[in-house]
Amino acid sequence: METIKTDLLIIGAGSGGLSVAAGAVQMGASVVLVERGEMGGDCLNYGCVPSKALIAAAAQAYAPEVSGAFGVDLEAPRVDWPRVRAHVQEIIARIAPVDSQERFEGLGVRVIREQARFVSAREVEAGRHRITARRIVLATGSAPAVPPVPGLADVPYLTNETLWGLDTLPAQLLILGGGPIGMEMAQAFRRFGSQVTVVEGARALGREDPEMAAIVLDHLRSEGVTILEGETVTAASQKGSAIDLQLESGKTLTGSHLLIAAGRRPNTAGLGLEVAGIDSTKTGIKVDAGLRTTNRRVYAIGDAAGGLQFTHLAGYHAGIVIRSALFGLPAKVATHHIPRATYTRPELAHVGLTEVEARQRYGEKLEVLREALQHNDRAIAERETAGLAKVMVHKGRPVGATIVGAQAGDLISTWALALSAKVKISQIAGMVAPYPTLGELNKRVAGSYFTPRLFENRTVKAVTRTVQRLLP
Ligand SMILES: Cc1cc2nc3c(=O)[nH]c(=O)nc-3n(C[C@H](O)[C@H](O)[C@H](O)COP(=O)(O)OP(=O)(O)OC[C@H]3O[C@@H](n4cnc5c(N)ncnc54)[C@H](O)[C@@H]3O)c2cc1C
Ligand SMILES: NC(=O)c1ccc[n+]([C@@H]2O[C@H](COP(=O)([O-])OP(=O)(O)OC[C@H]3O[C@@H](n4cnc5c(N)ncnc54)[C@H](O)[C@@H]3O)[C@@H](O)[C@H]2O)c1
Repeated sequence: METIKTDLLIIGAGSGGLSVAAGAVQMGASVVLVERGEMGGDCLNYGCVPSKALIAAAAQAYAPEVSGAFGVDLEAPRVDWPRVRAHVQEIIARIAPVDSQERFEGLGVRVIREQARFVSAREVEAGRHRITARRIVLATGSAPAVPPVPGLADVPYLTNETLWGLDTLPAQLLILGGGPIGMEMAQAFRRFGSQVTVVEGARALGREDPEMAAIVLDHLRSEGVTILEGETVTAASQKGSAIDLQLESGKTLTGSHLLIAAGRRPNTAGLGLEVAGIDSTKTGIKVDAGLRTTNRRVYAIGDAAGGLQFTHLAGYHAGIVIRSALFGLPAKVATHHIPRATYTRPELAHVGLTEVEARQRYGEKLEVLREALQHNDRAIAERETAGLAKVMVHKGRPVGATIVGAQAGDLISTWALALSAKVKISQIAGMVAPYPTLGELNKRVAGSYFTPRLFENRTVKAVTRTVQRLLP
């Protein structure tokens, strides 16, 4: 057994753990990083990267559906699934060096490729290493949750961990769960030619503003995705190569493949949290506002910490932990400025309070600005006008924004900055955006705050007339 003493021990080399490791080692701390699986974690290997690469391939397959309107006729696509899979793997491989063991060792991090577990409050064992650290960061991520549906454990199902290795394109894909994973994959596989049915127990994209989610869901349905909402799966079974799902409503769905996209559970099993006095629940490791667990020397970040689950959130957590663990500075997590985006086409992006949340908080004093994408010249030229921006404003400052439309995930950054920097709506309205860009949507929706104040205001009109009379 090798004994190692270090300033910082990080468990998990995914989005969160790698960000802490890179920052801490470059600021002079001694860092040990333990990873039991692939460097890069879920995002690189089984999550964001493969899903976005697949969505990009699916957009190519969909091109003939829309190109005719531009006067360009494309032939019906022939989807060569093994090559689509190879494309996804190539994209992972192109990004992988940034997250690689070699890169981190080059930075000076000691990387150990083993499963880690606590043996005492300050010591962790990983393979033949026993590591004592001044501070420990748990960045162990999450895994797909499989709902307790009778028969489900006995049917061959896919998850985000196995989807990318599929031998053939599914003829009929059933998806259990209508969250971001379910809806992104539903559209991608439909565009490749699979018949796709999504079964959602509550509301699809249920975390999102219903009006905005409806724009996405209507579009997906128009592309041929079947989305069943408020439908509970009561049993699953296999008949030959087909999978049947029984629904509470009495319906039976049959598919060639089943993807489970029903939420996540934290990776805490086998970590020995109890030995270290670290409390956790079904949703994640308990942390305070500074991301400290019930063991003051141990932090938990990213998906393992049980809040929002995004790569950029794990990266933000990393910054908080570095501040606190390396410099002993006070650091608290805020979430009001953390954006999210679902990469369906159209995309759906959000930051801050939703309309409902903002109305609850500010009541009559809330103003909701709206601007439809159909008035944006670039969207018109690109024939992608399905979309809407909604901005919630209180006392002249934005408190939330939701955008549906092409590039919504990129457009939301303006509002993420506005919320984190407490920018006034007048500053966004005063920005000069290049014409013609989708980004003008942000300026226009902000400008609409002033429309009634300037253009429907008798005093302004009277002042204008007076000044005009007086001017030489
Ligand atoms: C299909 C899909 C698509 C997604 N798309 C997006 C997206 O577009 N944008 C976005 O922001 N987010 C997306 N996410 C979410 C994103 O992937 C996660 O929020 C992010 O990866 C969390 O980072 P993390 O560091 O907390 O965990 P992870 O990246 O999962 O890393 C945790 C690591 O810890 C390791 N580990 C666990 N236990 C141990 C142990 N005991 N010992 C040693 N190592 C251990 C694991 O092997 C893993 O490598 C997506 C997720 C999925 C599933
Ligand atoms: N674009 C992105 O940023 C992106 C993309 C994919 C995933 N993610 C992250 O990954 C996480 C997991 O995504 P997800 O879509 O698996 O989870 P989710 O929790 O967002 O959605 C799961 C859905 O499954 C439904 N469900 C659960 N059990 C069910 C059952 N028995 N029958 C029918 N429906 C059921 C839930 O009602 C919910 O709507 C998300 O929280 C998200 O943060 C992000």
